[in-house]
Amino acid sequence: MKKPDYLKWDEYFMGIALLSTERSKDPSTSVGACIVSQDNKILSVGYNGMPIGCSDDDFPWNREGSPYDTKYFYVCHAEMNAILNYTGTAMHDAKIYTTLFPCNECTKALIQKGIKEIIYMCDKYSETDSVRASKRMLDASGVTYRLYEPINKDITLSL
Ligand SMILES: O=c1ccn([C@H]2C[C@H](O)[C@@H](COP(=O)(O)O)O2)c(=O)[nH]1
Ligand SMILES: [Zn+2]
Repeated sequence: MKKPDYLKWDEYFMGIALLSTERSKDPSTSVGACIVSQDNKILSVGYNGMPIGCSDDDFPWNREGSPYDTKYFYVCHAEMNAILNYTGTAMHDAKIYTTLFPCNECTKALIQKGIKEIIYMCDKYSETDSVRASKRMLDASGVTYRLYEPINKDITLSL
C-alpha cells in the first residue's frame, strides 16, 4: 500500500513558493512564487528582491519616507521575477502559486503570459486599490484565483 501522507500537488508547489520566501531580504513581507504547467511541471520560481547589480545592502528596505528612499521604487516582485526567470517558451495555461495575492502590475504580466490560475496563501492587501484592480482584471480575463487550503498537515521546512 502506498504511503498515505505524501504531499499533494498544492502542498508541494506552495511549499516551494514558501521555501522561496526564505531568499527574500525584505524585512516586512517576504514573497515567494512558483509557476507550474498544467501537467504539474515546475516552470519557474521567484521571490521579491532587488534587481541584479542593486545591492541588498545599499538599496533601501524602508516602507516609509520619500519614495526614492523606499523599497517600492526598486524591489522586483516575486511573481514578476518568476516570469522573468523562466527561460522556456510555453507558459500558456500555466498556474502560479504565490504566498501573497499579486499586485496589479504582476497581475497584468501574469495575464499577458497566459497564466490561467492563481493559488495564493495570503491576501492581506485585499482592501487596496492595487489588489482590487488585480481582481477586476482577472475576472475580466477569465483567470481564476483561489485561496490555498492546506489539506493534510502544516508544511514544515527544516534541514
Ligand atoms: O505582487 C506583489 C506585491 C508585493 N510584493 C512584494 C513587494 C515588497 O517587497 C513586499 C511588500 O512589502 P510591504 O512592506 O508589505 O508593503 O511584497 C510582491 O513580491 N508581489
Ligand atoms: Zn506585484
